[in-house]
Amino acid sequence: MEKTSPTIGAAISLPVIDFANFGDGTSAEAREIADKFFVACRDVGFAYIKNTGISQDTVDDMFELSAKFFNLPIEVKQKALHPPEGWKHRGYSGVGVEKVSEMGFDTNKLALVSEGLDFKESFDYGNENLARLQNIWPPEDALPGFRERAVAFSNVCREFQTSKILPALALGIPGVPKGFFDQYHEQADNQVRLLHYPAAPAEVFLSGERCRINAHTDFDTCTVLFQDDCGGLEVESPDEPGKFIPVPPIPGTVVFNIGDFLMRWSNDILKSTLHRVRAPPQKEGDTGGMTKERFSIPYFMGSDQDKVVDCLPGCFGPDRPKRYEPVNTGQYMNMRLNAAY
Ligand SMILES: O=C(O)CCC(=O)C(=O)O
Ligand SMILES: [Fe+2]
Repeated sequence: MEKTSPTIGAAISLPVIDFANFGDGTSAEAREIADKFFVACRDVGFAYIKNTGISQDTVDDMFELSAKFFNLPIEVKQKALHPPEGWKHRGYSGVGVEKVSEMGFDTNKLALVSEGLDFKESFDYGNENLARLQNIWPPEDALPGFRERAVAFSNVCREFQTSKILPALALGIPGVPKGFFDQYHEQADNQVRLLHYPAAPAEVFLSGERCRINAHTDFDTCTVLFQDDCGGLEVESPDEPGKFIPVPPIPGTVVFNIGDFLMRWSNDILKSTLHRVRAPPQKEGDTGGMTKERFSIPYFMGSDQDKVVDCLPGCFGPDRPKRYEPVNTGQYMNMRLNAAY
């Protein structure tokens, strides 16, 4: 497997999968890429992907837009407030809303942040044409063009999902027919999440008591994550449970990971790996002060909610009986989302 060892703090080694020659997924080179991708998904559950086909300008533009949104006054952001029900995963959530209670977006209130709270604010949106869930946008005049540009970005991600991610997964997992995942992801039930981790006193994170986002696994089929240059993302080591390794930003790549849904679907052959965001690595001699703010944009890919999935072909047999009952996607996802709010 191709590996890289970018070092910030501790040395790390996550697979890097290069999709440059994936083409339409039919060549021998595409098969080789898919094989490497499968090994990464099985052994680590995480990989960097390069040559996604998504231009740096597109990504930069979306980060700029995200910063503009989070810069809006809190009263304006609250006009697009996330509903109280966890499954209605749309709109703005202020610092500390996810998991526990509502708190103001104010670093001075840090003392009130209880154990377990994530120090982040977020804005979630998805496919504009999804009947079951409407997007919740701020008023157009608060940030002209926000909706249009955000939707364009999610379309670019969707194209990456359908042209590369889903075909490569099907091609790579032994026993899964070509194009198998397409029929389960027809409705583009995906979610873009704009995340902002405000600047905060470093000691809050350095002690290890507080996280920007606590250790968790994602619920979905799989996720692609765009991160800015701040750093702080960490993934549990496949070799040493409990040990987290840094996943620093590498220009020109996205971070890919398997979600719980696909882990279950694959009879636990693919791994949904714990990850978290802590303070960015400190520079030598740095004694604290404020940590830099962080922006990131995960794109969560969900399968169609009205479909029932049984264990993937090729992922069970006499040596590996099915571990799970067939499950309705919608029921599974709502159960997980409701538990998070
Ligand atoms: O901000 C990040 O880099 C990670 C975000 C994440 O893991 C999530 O929202 O599920
Ligand atoms: Fe995550």
